[in-house]
Amino acid sequence: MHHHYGKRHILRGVSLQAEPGEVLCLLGPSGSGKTTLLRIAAGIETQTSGRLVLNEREISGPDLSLPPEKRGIGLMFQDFALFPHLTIIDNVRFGLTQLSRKDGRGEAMVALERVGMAHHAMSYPHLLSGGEQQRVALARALAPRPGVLLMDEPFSGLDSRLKDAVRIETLAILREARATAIVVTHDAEEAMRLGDRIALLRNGQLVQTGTAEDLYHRPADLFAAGFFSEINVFASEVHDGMAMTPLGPVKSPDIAERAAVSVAVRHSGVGVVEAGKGSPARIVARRFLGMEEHVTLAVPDGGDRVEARVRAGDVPAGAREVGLVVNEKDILVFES
Ligand SMILES: Nc1ncnc2c1ncn2[C@@H]1O[C@H](COP(=O)(O)OP(=O)(O)OP(=O)(O)O)[C@@H](O)[C@H]1O
Repeated sequence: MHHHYGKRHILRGVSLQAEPGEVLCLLGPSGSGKTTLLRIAAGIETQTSGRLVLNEREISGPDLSLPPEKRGIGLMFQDFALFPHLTIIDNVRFGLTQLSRKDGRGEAMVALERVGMAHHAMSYPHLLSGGEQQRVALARALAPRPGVLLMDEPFSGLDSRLKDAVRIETLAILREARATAIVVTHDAEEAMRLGDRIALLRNGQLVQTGTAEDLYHRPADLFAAGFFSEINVFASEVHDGMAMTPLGPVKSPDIAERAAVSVAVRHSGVGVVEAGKGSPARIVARRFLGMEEHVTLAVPDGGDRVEARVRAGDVPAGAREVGLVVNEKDILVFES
């Protein structure tokens, strides 16, 4: 699928499939095209070229494009906020116009009960907190029992504690409804918590699709590695199957001799030990983060700084000259 806005090529050859009942997260930085892809799936936008197929039936292509309401897809988009002048139950009933008034009310109440908001049925949106409004929006999207639900940053307005709770509830509801969900997020951790699979986008192109484990442990490139963990990056060259870095030599099998490489080392994979062990380094800054501590270190040769994330208390207060050790699992080598 391709999409242009004017002369700008926004989606470039994206090909993606959500399996029935799965939660697929579209992940990527701002401007990578996630929302555009979701709007095309919803039918709010029509792609420049390419086809959309739902349950083996084409819903959009060169010859036809079903409008959003004929696609049998539930939408939870930020710009589809609740109607302020309607009660909560009427907001949820909004997508149930095919049903009689009585049946519509019944279904709306079932949906509100599922998100724990039935007791607010006669209230109005402005009387609810942000998290409560979000749950009502979820009830409204789920009430027509869509087979597919498209959600754009559904938890972005919530503070972090509420976000966890609403996210867990949402996942439970999606599982119970056996709905297929495509969820847009720019937050890798959220994608890992929520998604059965993750599709990572950059500049309108699909970088990698897979489970959280695939993307974290086997990132396709340096960009994917940096999106899933905080990393140190060292430029190097391969000699005798090894790349030299400020943290010592790193095995670079399957990469051609003399090839330029980027060596990524996760901050969490760098251990700070007593001087004399590991490779020598000097602490230049440290920041206490509760359970963990972020330590910035200088290494003797070269201007590279090394960042480490260690368990708080592991590095004695006042330590200056130290040693660095690296966990091999946290080293990734990419051809530049
Ligand atoms: N209606 C439009 N007209 C022109 N350009 C647009 C339009 N909508 C989006 N764009 C551009 O398309 C690109 C992709 O936007 P999109 O909203 O899909 O990205 P995104 O990954 O969802 O970003 P964010 O996380 O910031 O919402 C951006 O560069 C944006 O400026």
